[in-house]
This record gives sequence, structure tokens and C-alpha cells, in this order.
Amino acid sequence: MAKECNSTSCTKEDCAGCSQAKKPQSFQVAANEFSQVKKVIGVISGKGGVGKSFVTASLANMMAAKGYQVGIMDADITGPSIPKMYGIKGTAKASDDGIYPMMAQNGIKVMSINLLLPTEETPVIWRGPVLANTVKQFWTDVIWGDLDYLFVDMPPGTGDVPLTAFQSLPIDGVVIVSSPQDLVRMIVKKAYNMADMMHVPVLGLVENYSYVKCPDCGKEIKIFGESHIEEIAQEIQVPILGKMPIDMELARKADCGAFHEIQNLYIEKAYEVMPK
Ligand SMILES: Nc1ncnc2c1ncn2[C@@H]1O[C@H](COP(=O)(O)OP(=O)(O)OP(=O)(O)O)[C@@H](O)[C@H]1O
Repeated sequence: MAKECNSTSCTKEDCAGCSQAKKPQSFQVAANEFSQVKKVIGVISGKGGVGKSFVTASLANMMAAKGYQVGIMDADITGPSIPKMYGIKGTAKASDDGIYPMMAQNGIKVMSINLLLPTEETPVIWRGPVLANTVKQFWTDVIWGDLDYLFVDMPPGTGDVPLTAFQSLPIDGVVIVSSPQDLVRMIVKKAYNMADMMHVPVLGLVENYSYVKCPDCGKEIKIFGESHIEEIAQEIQVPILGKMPIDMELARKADCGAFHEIQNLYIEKAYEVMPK
């Protein structure tokens, strides 16, 4: 048991069990006064292109189908894809009270930089602090209303913008998305360590692109090689929430703006770990 003290220079180990232990400084910002969000769930990946947006939207659909009020914050400011996946077009409206999210056909509220730009092809060529501030504003200025779950499609990596998202939003837990290559071991651990350093619980791991099913014989072909997800999950002591194959039907729906029709059964287990 640690000795109780008033020191401010103790290490994390020294302080274990001490009621005076230094808490990390909070940089959290207040939500818009018209937002009541019960749980905020981040979806992260150590690198881009692993299907983070796909998993974010799949989790959101799953909770919406179970009757919860759900929103998606597309915090991937330089690579926003959520509105397109749901076929949401146009510009979000605003009033003196804030900015209103737009709604997908299954009732999910969405906010993305693409809903604030003149066209969806307009590139976002902004410096880090401006990007990071936009994520903050998606929390402070967006009128989310009553939500049971807000899923945050976090920017990939461990840079400025994900750091601000972690620090500014009251994140209740994160899901890490990865692909099967060996390199992923290091990348998943970076994402895990970032969440850990931010004192945010990791709810589980999703492996994407695990295999592709041959349309003729049904054989599972592991185009990225053998999975390492079990070993990684064991090392970091978090559950595996599912392994997703490359599914052409799901890809087609995502591409044509019909993601609201998707029930992604490959990650059904994620429901069990959602904080209730
Ligand atoms: N399991 C899957 N089966 C078929 N298509 C998929 C699957 N996962 C993702 N895709 C498709 O791959 C593309 C990239 O996925 P997504 O946009 O989710 O990646 P991301 O990790 O969010 O990328 P980034 O963070 O770099 O923006 C999308 O077109 C998406 O529809």
C-alpha cells in the first residue's frame, strides 16, 4: 500500500493506492447546451484505410436497430466518409443555438465537415490546430439533442487531432480496428497505449479484411495472411469483437450511399461490451 502524502512529484507507481494521487489534468469541453449525450464511443485505428468508418457506422446501425438514439461524429476531418456512406447530401443548417446534425434514413444523426463545405469534393487543407478545433466544435457547437450513443469516427493515427478528440470529449470507451498483417501488432499497440495514456477503456478489437469468401466454392481466402489478432488481444487483455471479411455486398451498399440498410452481423458481439 502506498504511503499517503501531499507530494506533487510522485510517479504513477509510487501513487498506486494513494487517495492523494495526482489525476490527469482535464481538457474536456462542455457539450452544446441542447445536447444530452449519454455515452460517447470512439472508434480508432493506428493507421488509415483499415475500415474505421465502416466499423463506426456498423456499430451505430447496430445500436439504432436495437432502439437506441444514435449519432455519428465524423471526426476524420481530412478524410470524411460518413455522409457519403449514408447518402446524406446538402448542407447542415445552423441557428444562434448551434449547428443541426443531418439525419440518415435509419434515424442516425450525423455531423461531418462534408456537411459544412460548399461541395463534398472541397479539400480540407488546414493546419493541425484548426483541424483539432473543428473536432472540439463538433461537440460544443452541434445540437445533438438526446442521444444514447454518440459514435466518434476518430482521425487515424496518434497525432494532434486524435489527441484533441481524446482530451476534449468525454469518451467512455474505444473500439480499435485493425487488419491482419503482422505490422498491425505494433500499430494496434500504439492505439491501445494512446487510449491507456488518456485513461480511456478499450472495449475491444475488430479485425477487418480478415478473409474473402470464394463465391464459387465458399473457401475462405486470407489475402493478407494469417491473423495475429488472438495473440494481440491476449497481450493487451481486450476481447475480440469480430472478424470481418471483405464483403462485396457490404462494400456496394457503402459505395452507393445505402449504409442505413446494413446490419453487420460480423461484429454483433460488440453489443455486449457497449457501456449501458
Ligand atoms: N469488410 C469490408 N468489406 C468490404 N468493403 C470494406 C470493408 N471494410 C471497409 N470497406 C471499404 O473500404 C474503404 C475504406 O474503408 P473506411 O473508409 O471505413 O476506412 P478508414 O479506416 O475509415 O479509412 P481512413 O481512416 O483512412 O479514412 C471504403 O470504401 C469501405 O466501404
